[in-house]
Amino acid sequence: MHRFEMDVKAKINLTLDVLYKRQDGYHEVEMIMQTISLSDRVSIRLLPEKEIRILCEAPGVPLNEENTAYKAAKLMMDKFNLDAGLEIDIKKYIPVAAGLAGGSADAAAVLMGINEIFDLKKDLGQLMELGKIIGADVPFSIMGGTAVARGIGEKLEPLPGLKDIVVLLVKPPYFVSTKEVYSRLNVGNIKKRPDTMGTIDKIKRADVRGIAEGLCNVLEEVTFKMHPELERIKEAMKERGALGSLMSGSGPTVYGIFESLKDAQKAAEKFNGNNNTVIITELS
Ligand SMILES: C[C@@](CO)(OP(=O)(O)O)[C@H](O)COP(=O)(O)OP(=O)(O)OC[C@H]1O[C@@H](n2ccc(N)nc2=O)[C@H](O)[C@@H]1O
Ligand SMILES: Nc1ncnc2c1ncn2[C@@H]1O[C@H](COP(=O)(O)OP(=O)(O)O)[C@@H](O)[C@H]1O
Repeated sequence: MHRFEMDVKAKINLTLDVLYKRQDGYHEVEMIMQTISLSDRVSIRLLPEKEIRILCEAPGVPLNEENTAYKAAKLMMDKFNLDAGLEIDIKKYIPVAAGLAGGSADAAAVLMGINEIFDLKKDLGQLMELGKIIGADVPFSIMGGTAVARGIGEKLEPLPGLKDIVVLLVKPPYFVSTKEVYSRLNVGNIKKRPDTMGTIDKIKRADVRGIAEGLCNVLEEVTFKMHPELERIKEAMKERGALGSLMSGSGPTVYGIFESLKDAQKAAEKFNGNNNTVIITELS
């Protein structure tokens, strides 16, 4: 096989709790992750000369060794002594630095793609182990679906999948650095934590209203302080009929869960303008 192409999904966090700061500087988390239909398209083709070439037109995405797709390719080539050149073309639809794990998704696609192109026969568990070296969210991007993530985000326990539930995403026109948000969090002074076990129970019962009511992310108080209008977006989602609303990951994307596509479309009108990126998608 000389070419590989895949659509790789973004995620949202249904809950996000931070338990403590670890010796290595990372934070021990407990969060419920969920893939959504919104995807990047990643294409890989072989080149005659040994090099890694990244093509991507989206602003804010590095084209050098800082790109998560580059890191994934380099890791695979070094680990499995692959003597080849690769061109990786990333069509970005997932907003960048948005709390939706777009960079992790691209890395996941490259790990899976190189596994296919070179017929390495590594299973998903082995690819997830490698993914962790690139970033905390990469193992989940490989696995997808609905899952509880612990450790730094890499210890995953799958849950029954939630599907076809409509989600409205609103991303204001600025980037948020995950590293900065974690570094500003005071773990000893978190005001409201999610009921993770309660939400797991509701997921097992497919209780969408209960899940929407239990949405909670401890990083909101950090990012909301940096960008107070995010809290207003969250409130406006609920006023506009969302069953529940939350910031995803470290932000700044705020999402709402809606009962129907029509409800989401009606609410979306409110957020157009202000240079917001507004996307209707679904749990997947
Ligand atoms: C907050 C979350 C929630 O899903 O998502 P995003 O907002 O990035 O989408 C994740 O925990 C982000 O995962 P990811 O973005 O893959 O993190 P990494 O690249 O590994 O780490 C970026 C930086 O965040 C901090 N970090 C990350 C994960 C973690 N459990 N503790 C941390 O303290 C570290 O300072 C690290 O240097
Ligand atoms: N393939 C990629 N896609 C998006 N961002 C990337 C990629 N590679 C590296 N980056 C860098 O990673 C940062 C975080 O991006 P992203 O993964 O989209 O957000 P988040 O960590 O909030 O989920 C960006 O600011 C960008 O500089």
